[in-house]
Amino acid sequence: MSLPPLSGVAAVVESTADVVPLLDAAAARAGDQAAVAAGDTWSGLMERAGGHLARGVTRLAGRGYGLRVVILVGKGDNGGDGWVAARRLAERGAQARVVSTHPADEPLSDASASARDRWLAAGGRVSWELADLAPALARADVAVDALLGTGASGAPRGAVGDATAALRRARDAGVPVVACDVPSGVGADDGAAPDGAVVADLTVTFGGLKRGLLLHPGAAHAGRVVIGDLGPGYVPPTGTWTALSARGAAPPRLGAAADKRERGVVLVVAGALGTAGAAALSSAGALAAGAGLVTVAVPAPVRTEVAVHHPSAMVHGLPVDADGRLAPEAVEALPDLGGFDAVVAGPGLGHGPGAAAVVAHLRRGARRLVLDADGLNVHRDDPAALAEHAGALVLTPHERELARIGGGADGGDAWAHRVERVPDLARRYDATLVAKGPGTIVAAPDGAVWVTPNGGPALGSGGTGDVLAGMIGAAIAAAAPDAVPEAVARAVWWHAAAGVRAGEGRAARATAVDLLDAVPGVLGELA
Ligand SMILES: NC(=O)C1=CN([C@@H]2O[C@H](COP(=O)(O)OP(=O)(O)OC[C@H]3O[C@@H](n4cnc5c(N)ncnc54)[C@H](O)[C@@H]3O)[C@@H](O)[C@H]2O)[C@@H](O)CC1
Ligand SMILES: [K+]
Repeated sequence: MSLPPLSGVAAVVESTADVVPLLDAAAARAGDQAAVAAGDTWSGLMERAGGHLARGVTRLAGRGYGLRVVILVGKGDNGGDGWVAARRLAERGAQARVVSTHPADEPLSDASASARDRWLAAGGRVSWELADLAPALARADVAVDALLGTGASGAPRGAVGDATAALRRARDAGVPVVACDVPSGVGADDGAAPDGAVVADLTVTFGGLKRGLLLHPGAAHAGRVVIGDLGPGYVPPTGTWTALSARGAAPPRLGAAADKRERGVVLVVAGALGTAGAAALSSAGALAAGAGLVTVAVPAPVRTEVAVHHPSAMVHGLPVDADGRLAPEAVEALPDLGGFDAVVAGPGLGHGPGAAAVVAHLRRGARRLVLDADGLNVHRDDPAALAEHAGALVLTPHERELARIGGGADGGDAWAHRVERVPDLARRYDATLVAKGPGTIVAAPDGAVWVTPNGGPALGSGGTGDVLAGMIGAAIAAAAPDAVPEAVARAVWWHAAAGVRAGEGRAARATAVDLLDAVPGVLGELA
C-alpha cells in the first residue's frame, strides 16, 4: 500500500497490525518490567533500544561512516540508551561524541552505568562540561536527544534545560535532531510540550508508540516516528488507548449483494436560513462515506437551496416560526425515525426552542444519533440531559463545544485536560465522544480511546466539521451493534486523511468541498 501521502505518523500508518497500542509512561515501564521478569535483562533492553536509536540516526543521515554525531545524555535510562547508541554509531564508523548534563560521578542505574562504562572503556569521546556543547553542535551533522524520556516531568530544568535550549538553536541552524523515545520535555502521557521541549526530526521510540507522540502539541515535536521492538520477550502492554493503522481504518467490505439499505440509511437534520450549506455538506459527507440512502430534513425555506447541491439526497422541509427559525412543531413533521439506521443532527441548525425540541426528540427516538455543532449547543444550559438517550449516541465537540458540555467551573480547561476529561465524559454521557482538534480523540463509553494519527491544518476551514458529522453518520449506520465507537474512529481517520489529501498542492489550504472530493479516493486506497 502506498500510503506516505496520507501519513501523519509513519509508525502507525505503516503498521502491519490493525490497531497500534498507545502506551503511557506507566505502561512502558510495566512492559519493561514484565520482560525482565520473564528472563530478559535491563541491559539487554537498553542495548536493543540504543541499537534502534543508532540505526535511526544513520537512516536519517543516509550514512554512518564519518558522520559527526553529538549525543546529549541525561542521568536517567534515556541517557543510557544514548551511551549505547554512541558505541553503536562508532562501530559504524561515525565520529560520535557524548555530551553529558551530569558530572562523571553521578550515580546511574546499573544498565546506564554499564552502557556509559563500555563507551569510556572503548576510548569514546565525552564532554562533562555543557560549555562544550554549543561548539560541538556547531560541527555536528546530526544531534541525538537522549536527555529525558518517559521519566520526565514538566519543562526541562537546570542543565537539561540549558542543553535543550542549545539543541533548539542547533536545529534552527540546520542540524537535524533524532529524539530517543520521546523528544525531551514532551509528556509521554498527554503530549504536553512545555517551554524548552525538544523539537525533533525523527523520534525513535521503543516497544510501542507512546501516547504523547500522537497527541498535540507533542506530535508536532516528534517529527517522523519509528518504533523499535525490544525483542521477542517484550510484549507491549495492551491498554485502552490505541490508534488505527491504515489497515485498521480500511472501510468494511460490502457484500456482493449489498443494496442501499445494507449500506445504511441516514437522516441529516441540519441547516437554517443562512446556513443551508451546512446541511448540504453533512448530507454529502454521509453519501461520500458510503451511506446507501440519505434524507436531509431542513427548514422549509431552504429546501430548494439544499436540494440543488446533491441530487442523490432526499430533502424534507420542516416548519419554521415567524422569524424563519425551526418551529417546535418541526418535531411532528420529522420523518419516522424507525426508518433510519442513524441520524445526524446539528450542523447549522441554530439553537432556538424549535431546534432544542427537535434534538430532544431525536435523543429519545433515534437508534443511533450523532450530535454536532448546534446539536450540542442546545444543551449548553443543561449538558446533563445528554445522558438521556435511547440509542447509541455520538458527540462531536471542538474545543469550545467541549468546554460547554464539559461542565463544571473549569469547563474552559476541558481541552487542556482532554486526556482525562474526554474518556470521563464518554462514560458520563454513555456516548462516543469525538474531541475534534489536532490529534482528534475518540472515546467510547467502555473506556476505549483512539487517537487519530493523521490530519493537519487543511482540516481547519469552515464546513469540514459538517462533512465529518455526515461521514460519522454513514459509518455508524452500517456498523455492527457492538462496533459503533470503532466505526466512529474509522470515519474520523478517513476524514483526516481526506483533509491531508485535499491540502496537497494547495499549501494545506483546502476547503470542505475539496475534502469531500478527496474522500472516495482515500476509501479506495484503504480498501
Ligand atoms: N526501563 C528500561 O529498561 C528501559 C528504558 N528505556 C529508556 O529509559 C527511559 C526511561 O528512563 P528513566 O525512567 O530513567 O527516565 P528518564 O531517562 O526520562 O530520566 C529521568 C531523570 O530525569 C530527571 N528529570 C525528570 N524530569 C526532568 C526535567 N523536567 N528536567 C530535568 N530533569 C528531569 C529525573 O530526576 C530523573 O533523574 C525511556 O524513555 C527509555 O528511553 C530503554 O532503555 C528501554 C528499556
Ligand atoms: K529524549
